[in-house]
Formats: sequence, C-alpha cells, structure tokens
Amino acid sequence: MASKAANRTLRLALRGESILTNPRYNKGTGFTVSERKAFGLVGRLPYRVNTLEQQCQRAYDQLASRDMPIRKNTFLSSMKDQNWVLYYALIRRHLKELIPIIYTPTQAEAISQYSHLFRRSEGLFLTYPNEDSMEEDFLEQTRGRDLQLFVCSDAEAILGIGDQGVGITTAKSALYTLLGGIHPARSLSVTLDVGTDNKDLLNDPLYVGWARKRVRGEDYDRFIDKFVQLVRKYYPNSLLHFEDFGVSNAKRLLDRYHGKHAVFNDDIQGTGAVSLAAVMSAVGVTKSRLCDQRFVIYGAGTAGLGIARQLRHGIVTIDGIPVDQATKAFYLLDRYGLVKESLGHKMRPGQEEFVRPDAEWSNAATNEKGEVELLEVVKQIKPTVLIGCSTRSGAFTEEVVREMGKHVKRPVIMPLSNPSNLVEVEPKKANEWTEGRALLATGSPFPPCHQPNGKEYIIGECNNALIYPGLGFGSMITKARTMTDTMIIAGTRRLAAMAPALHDPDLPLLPDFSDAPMVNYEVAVAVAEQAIKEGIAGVDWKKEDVRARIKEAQWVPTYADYVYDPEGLSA
Ligand SMILES: NC(=O)C1=CN([C@@H]2O[C@H](COP(=O)(O)OP(=O)(O)OC[C@H]3O[C@@H](n4cnc5c(N)ncnc54)[C@H](O)[C@@H]3O)[C@@H](O)[C@H]2O)C=CC1
Ligand SMILES: CC(=O)C(=O)O
Ligand SMILES: [Mg+2]
Repeated sequence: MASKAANRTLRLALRGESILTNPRYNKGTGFTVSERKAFGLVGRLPYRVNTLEQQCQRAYDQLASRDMPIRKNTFLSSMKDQNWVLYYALIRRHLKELIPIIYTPTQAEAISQYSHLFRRSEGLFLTYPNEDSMEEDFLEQTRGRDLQLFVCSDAEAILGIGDQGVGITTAKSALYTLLGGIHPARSLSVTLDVGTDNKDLLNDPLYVGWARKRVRGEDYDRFIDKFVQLVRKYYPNSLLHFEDFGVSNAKRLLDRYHGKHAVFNDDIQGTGAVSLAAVMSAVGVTKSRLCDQRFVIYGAGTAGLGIARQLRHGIVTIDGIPVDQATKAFYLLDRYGLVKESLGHKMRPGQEEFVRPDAEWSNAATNEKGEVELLEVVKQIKPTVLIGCSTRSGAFTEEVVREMGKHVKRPVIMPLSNPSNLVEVEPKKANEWTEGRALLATGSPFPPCHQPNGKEYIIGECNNALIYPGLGFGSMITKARTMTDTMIIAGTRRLAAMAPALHDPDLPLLPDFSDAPMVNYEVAVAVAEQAIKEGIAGVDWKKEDVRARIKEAQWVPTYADYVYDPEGLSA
C-alpha cells in the first residue's frame, strides 16, 4: 500500500524495554538491524529480522489455532496491547473474517465477560465516585496528545445485550482506525462508569466496574456534562462520538450538545444513515422512490427512532416531500404494539413524532391488552419496508414475513438487531418464506442464502460501521464545528451510490465489508466537501484538494523508520 506513512521517519527517545512494551512503537521481530543497535535491542530480540508480512503470517497461524471466536478475540486484543501496526495490518489483510471477531457478534460476548477476561485496560475510565478528580484524571491521560476523537459510552445499551457497565468503545475506536484511517493515537475511548443496573454484574465479585446502581437524573447529567466540557475546553476541534447510551439519554444528550461541539450519536445518526443508504439501494432495485414506501419499524428505541427520522429526512431532501406528509409513511411498533395515540404516557419521547391516529385503527384486531401487534400492522399496511431494531430475536415470524410477501413483489426486510442471535429473522428463513424475493440486510454478518434458481444471494450488512468511520473522519479532518444533517446526507448518498444492487438486483443492498475502507474513504470525502461547502469547516481547502488531503491524512498500518534521538518522542 503506497502511502506517506510507509516512508516516515520517527525520532524516538525510548530505548530497550520501554520501546518493546509500547504498542504504538513496538515492532517486535520487525526492528531492523540498525534500529536494534540504536535502541539497545540487539540482545533483547532473537536474531532474525521479519518483515511485517511474515509477522502477519505468523500471527494469523497463531490465531487460526484458536478454535472459538472469543479466544480469537482475546488473542487479538492482547496483540493490540503489544503492537498496533501488526494488529491493524493483520486485520486489514483478513478484514471480512476478522471484523466479526473484534466487533459484532463476538465483541458482544467479550463485553459481557469483560471482568472475567480482563487483562489490561485501554482508554480512559471516568467513574462517578471519582467525579471530583475528573479533570486531573482526564489530563493525566490526554496531556500533550494530539487527540481528534473521543468515543464515549456509559454502556447502558451495549449492542442488543443491554446494560454492561463497561464495554464497546475500544471496538468502535479500532474500527475508526481500520475502516476510516484515523491514527490510533489520535482517538481515545472513554468509559463513563455511572454504575450498572445489571444484577449479574452487581452480584459478581470479579466485576471490575463501579458496582452500584446507575446514577440518574441531575447527578448523571452533571457528571456527563463535566466530561463534555473537558473535551470542549481542551480539544475544541475534536469529534465526540456517543455510543450505546440508554434510550432515555441518547437523543437527549445529542440534542443538548448538538451545535455546541461536533457531536455524533452513532446509534441514532450512523444507523439512520446506513439504513437510509440500504433503502435507497432497495428502491433502486424496485425502481420506485423513497416516498412510495410504507415503512414498518419494529423497536422504536434509539436506533429505531434514528432510522425513522433519517429515512424521513431522506424523503424530504431527496424526493422533496413536505415533512408532515413524509411522516405518514411510518408505522412504529414498540413493546406496547403499534405506536398510536391511545398509548398516552407509555409512549417514550420521540415516538410521538410518528404516532398514528387511533381512528385509523378502530377496526384493527388487538391482543388482550388492546395492543395492535406486528402481524396485524403488516396485514393492514402492507409495508414495502420492514426494519427490526427491537433486540427481540425471531419477532419477524413466518406468518409476518409470508403476509408481507403476499402484497409486495420485492419486500425489503432489514432485521438489524445485534449480535447475530438477537436478529428478528434469520435471512435464510426470510429468503425461504418469500421464495427468494426479499431484499435483505442485517446488522451482523450472515452467510449467503440460496435462491430458488440456485443462485447465491449475499446479505448486505447494514451496520453503522459501514459509514460512521467515514462520517467521523470527514468531520474531524475538516475541523467541522458541528456535524450537520446535510453532512450526514452527503455521506449517505455517497454510500448508496456504491451499492452493488444498483448494478444487479441479485447483488447485495450494500457494499461488502471487505470494501469498507474504500467506502468509508468515499464517505469521508463527501462529508468533508459538504462541510467546506456549508462554511462550517475550520480549514480552507479547495474542493478539488479534498481527496488528496484525506488520503494523505489516513494512517496506514506500516512500520515507520526509527531514529534514536534523546530529544525525540517518548509517548
Ligand atoms: N445494525 C446496526 O448498525 C445497529 C443495530 N442496533 C441494534 O438495534 C437493537 C436496538 O438498539 P437500540 O435502539 O440502541 O436499543 P433501545 O433499547 O434504545 O431500543 C430497543 C427498542 O425495542 C423495544 N422493544 C424491546 N422488546 C420489544 C418487543 N418485544 N417488541 C417491540 N419492541 C420491543 C424497546 O422498548 C426499545 O424501545 C440492538 O440489538 C442493537 O444492537 C443498534 C444500532 C446500530
Ligand atoms: C452496531 C451498533 O452500534 C449497535 O448494535 O449498537
Ligand atoms: Mg451501538
């Protein structure tokens, strides 16, 4: 891979053990003969110098000898603690195979066992009882660092596995580097530990987080705000990425800080964007428009509402339909069935935007609690698009899917819940129940299905990782003061334009994850161009220079040449 990084020379003040134990600079057997002499490593390493390629081969063989995905996950996480270049170079060489190991689905298991698998911590931990020393703790980990990205989580709604106390941000940061090209030293994962309501963790004597009930209300807001203000004070041009916050906080926090700092909620905006791209690709296949669709969204929480808003925004901006009219295309369901007026206080903030009038449902069949369930909504509405983000495994039953397939030639079915075992319907079944007509996309990777004509149908992976690293990089690189909806739409359109299904309806709705670095690069370019166009960028680049600037700024996992210099870098 040709890049500036390949030819860099770094002047380092570290020697001996201190360079070998620093994952940012360690090369292991990759240190050259002259580097070994300069850095006091001749007697500390076996004789043979390996190329990065050879190191990757050895690491891959070691990885392959581990049979269970979770064992591969822990192996890779140790490797990240030892040698960043090797870790990222190895995964880049086997992207499609290894992303499911370091991300969904295996990372869900790693997070749920975090306290038991614990070896070494990564990133910054800000814990509620240490609130008074937060600034000191923050500065201790960040002082002198050129940070551009903070990925934070309070771990209340990790993927679909719920409250995990501590978790996810390191995986999301790693994907920023792998797929977006962000220098791993420029991002920091931050755990905001405000306790947990997960009884298993509270009762686990090995739990490493703060074993108290979650702090909520004003105390919670003050704690989070203190952190956000530190980011704003010390890193005013950084991007603050929120991940897997609980449904009562995710949108609220995004709204609170939007416009004040460049903030991004991945579950709301990233998921909304990738889902809109998938649906744009599907309407390309069905030769219809976004505004022709009837959308049923099952699970109206953080992701479900984010998707509904983003799809609506797409209808408004792409098809030019007024927002009130666009809203009418959406039918949301949550724990209490269809979101309709009479739900009253059961409705959570945000759902009221999409509430259906009761009168529309006066003749609908209800369950014993008076709720209109999914099957009935599908019967009445005959949706063209069915999206799941409910964490309820198997919710798209055979009856539901067959009913949908009765009325629509190419039903678009997107069961997005992660990890894989929580998927609303296995793509293989949805494919079978619609005789191969369904246009499918899932949140986690699934094997291809077989069509009745014997052809393979590859399942597009509708995961925010296909777009958030590019959205984030495009915003950061241009020092955008805020992440605007129009920047997100620009990135989404660029992603949708790369959909394989646009060229052949038998191909997947979204690009393959093995192309995710290229896809995210294109997204970053689109976002950066838009930020410059809107006048909110902190750089004054010409549009025609954006591609080269981004390429040049991307970190690639190759070894730099090192020169010993007592005045050089030491961290
Ligand atoms: N593919 C992707 O890129 C993404 C997928 N997700 C997945 O979506 C799922 C939901 O995530 P969030 O929205 O963050 O969680 P959330 O907790 O905010 O939302 C889940 C919603 O589903 C509802 N729900 C639960 N059981 C239900 C049932 N039986 N019937 C109907 N609704 C039910 C809940 O009341 C809640 O409103 C998770 O599995 C997550 O991994 C989330 C973000 C991105
Ligand atoms: C992919 C993701 O962000 C989630 O499942 O929460
Ligand atoms: Mg998430």
